[in-house]
Amino acid sequence: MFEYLTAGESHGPRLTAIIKSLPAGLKIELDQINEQLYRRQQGYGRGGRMKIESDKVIINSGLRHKKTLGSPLSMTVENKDWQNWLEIMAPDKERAEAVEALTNPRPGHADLPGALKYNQLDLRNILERASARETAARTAVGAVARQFLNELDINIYSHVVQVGNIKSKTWNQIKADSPERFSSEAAKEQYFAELDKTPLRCGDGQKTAEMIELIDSWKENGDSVGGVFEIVVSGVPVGIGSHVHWDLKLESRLAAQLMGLQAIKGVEIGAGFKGAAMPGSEVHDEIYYDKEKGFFRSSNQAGGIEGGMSNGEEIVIRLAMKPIPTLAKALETADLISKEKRTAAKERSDVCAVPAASIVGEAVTASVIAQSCSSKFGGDSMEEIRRNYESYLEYLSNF
Ligand SMILES: Cc1cc2nc3c(=O)[nH]c(=O)nc-3n(C[C@H](O)[C@H](O)[C@H](O)COP(=O)(O)O)c2cc1C
Ligand SMILES: C=C(O[C@@H]1CC(C(=O)O)=C[C@@H](OP(=O)(O)O)[C@H]1O)C(=O)O
Repeated sequence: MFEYLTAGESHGPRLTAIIKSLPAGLKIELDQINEQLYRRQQGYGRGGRMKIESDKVIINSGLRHKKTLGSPLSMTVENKDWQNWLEIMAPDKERAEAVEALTNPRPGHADLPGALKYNQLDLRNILERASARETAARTAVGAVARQFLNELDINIYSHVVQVGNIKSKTWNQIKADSPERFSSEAAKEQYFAELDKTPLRCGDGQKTAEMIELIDSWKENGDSVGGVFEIVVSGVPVGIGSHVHWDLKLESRLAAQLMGLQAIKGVEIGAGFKGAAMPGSEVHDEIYYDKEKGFFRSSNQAGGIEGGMSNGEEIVIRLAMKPIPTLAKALETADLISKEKRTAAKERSDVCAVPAASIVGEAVTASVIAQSCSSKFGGDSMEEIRRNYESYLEYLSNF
């Protein structure tokens, strides 16, 4: 369940997402999908396209009276920009004389490998689908998964912890500063909700000012900016995912699907690369037992996953986003046809999209956790899943 497909080109008529199967009886609020689509469009450093689009979901199948039917849920998001690309992107007309081919591939984009692989002489035939416009469809899918996870009291948050070379505190560091502050879910929810009102989704005002300065000055030089964001999943019960096969491991599923997000070049779970330099005694989270809480840890270097399974602590994932490939100060390239030296294509572009990527990261994470939860709790209807979920929690509390 929660397996899905997306389709659509960046400047075509619309994006489509189909979630192949869902439990029946899951309540879906369209407003909540639209809220996630809105969040994805925000953030300092985005380009002109976001002024054109105002993404809204249309449900085409699988939902009746706000409840899923268990049948494929099909959704579309219109590309408003399509109206400006009718000739260039026409699906049903021969190519017009006026439609010029793009032949100067951008280093860092899909242009060149895609053109060679698919035997294309116009880079647009590659970049249209490679474009991160597609992430609007994945955000809609994730917004459905999130509504399912909310039924199981699972929440997904994110924040930006690095823009260019400016770093702010990670979630573990923020919590270590004031351990009592985030003891309730409501406090976490409020902290992360406030970030949506900030320009870069970073909780440190001083660092945000420095990050904005960096984006402005790199932009002025015709350059682009990458960064790092963190995803925090709370409320996942112990035992989601499995150690028995590599492809069932929760971290392998998260890493694969999150690396499938445009421009993501690194993924860490918990202490990640830092942990490699530390002694085991400082990395592994000691195990305690309390009658109320059951088994628990006083630290979370594992990032909530051991042996491919959730261990009941928060799941903490960090993702590195490379700088945007389209540069105003275009890099050198070689023409696809003449093979002569050229400068790379300069399409209108984002300069920094780390905050937007963090929202898509939440959505992709929601889909993965929903896939793994529905396989753990089974069932064709929400009632059945809820029964299985509650009886599992009861079993754990009596263990
Ligand atoms: C939210 C988001 C917005 C992006 N915006 C742009 C953009 O405006 N211009 C650009 O060249 N690349 C942009 N990218 C990155 C490219 O889509 C990506 O680098 C390209 O598809 C090549 O794939 P790869 O980086 O995963 O190898 C964006 C990525 C994301 C996640
Ligand atoms: C459209 C979106 O992102 C786009 C991702 C993108 C790329 O090459 O990945 C290039 C830009 O598209 P355009 O060339 O139309 O300005 C971004 O705006 C979006 O996020 O909705």
